[in-house]
Amino acid sequence: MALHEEFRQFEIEVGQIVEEMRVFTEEGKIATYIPELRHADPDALACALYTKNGTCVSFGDKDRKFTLQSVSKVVALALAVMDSGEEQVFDKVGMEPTGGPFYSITRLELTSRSKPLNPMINAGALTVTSMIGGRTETEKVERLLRFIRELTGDDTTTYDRAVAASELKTADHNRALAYLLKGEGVIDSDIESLLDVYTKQCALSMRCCDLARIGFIFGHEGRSPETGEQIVPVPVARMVKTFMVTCGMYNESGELAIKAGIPAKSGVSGAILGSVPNGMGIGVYSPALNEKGNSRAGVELLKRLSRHFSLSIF
Ligand SMILES: NC(=O)CC[C@H](N)C(=O)O
Repeated sequence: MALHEEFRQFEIEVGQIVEEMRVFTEEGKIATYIPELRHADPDALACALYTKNGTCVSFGDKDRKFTLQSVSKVVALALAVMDSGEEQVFDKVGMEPTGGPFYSITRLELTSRSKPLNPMINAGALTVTSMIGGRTETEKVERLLRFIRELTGDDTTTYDRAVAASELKTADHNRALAYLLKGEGVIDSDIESLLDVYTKQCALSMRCCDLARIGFIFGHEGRSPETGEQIVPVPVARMVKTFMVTCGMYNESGELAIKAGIPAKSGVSGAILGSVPNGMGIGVYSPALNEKGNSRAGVELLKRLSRHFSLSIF
């Protein structure tokens, strides 16, 4: 088969799988604790694959824009390590998975002696965001925007103001976590400014192809797919993928590692970032969530794609 025919066949197969997975959206529920997320379409499912030859193929509701929510935790982690150094970041945040939910306060007090268990849960992510470079919140947000634009390759990538404002207004649970961490000396920034940066980071908005490109970059040692320029240092890209495997899907990480074996990070918007080492970058969006807070159809889609194309890294 000629190469372009093979690619066409690949596109047909993925397109079919995506449509087959759409039924799972009926079993999920949209997150409503951030009021602005209520407007999402519960039936939506989009998937993009960024392939080796630098092209993005996308399927389903591929033009929908969505916010990253917790997917942004991998972006913030890479940036904080690049800006503040690995030693400083892991002096404050652990590297161990948690069996608990992403918003847990009890784990912080009981299991980890006030050191958040890992950067993929909210306590850890708030701490990590406090270590992004910049003297003021404006500088930190600008730093974040510069970095995300390098990752998406799109100068217009920005955060969704309505979602950021909606979360900031209702973020009392995260506020409580952040104050607790400040009381323990883990965070030393002003908490309101930190929440302002954190909610904008969570509200970074894009389409599934942009997300797939980010997955591709982390999968290819942090290099730009077009120029080969090092956007993320090699050890940082590797570390981020490892956290995605061990903690990226919260307390569903073990099951996804077994059933899909693809480094992945989810968010309550229904976004999932997948990063196959030396392989495809994957961007999925489907806002109906399962009880763990992961995209219901998105999780099924990752498992199915992995089985179909043998994508497991294990
Ligand atoms: N799991 C998530 O996506 C949570 C992100 C959300 N912005 C929060 O902090 O609650």
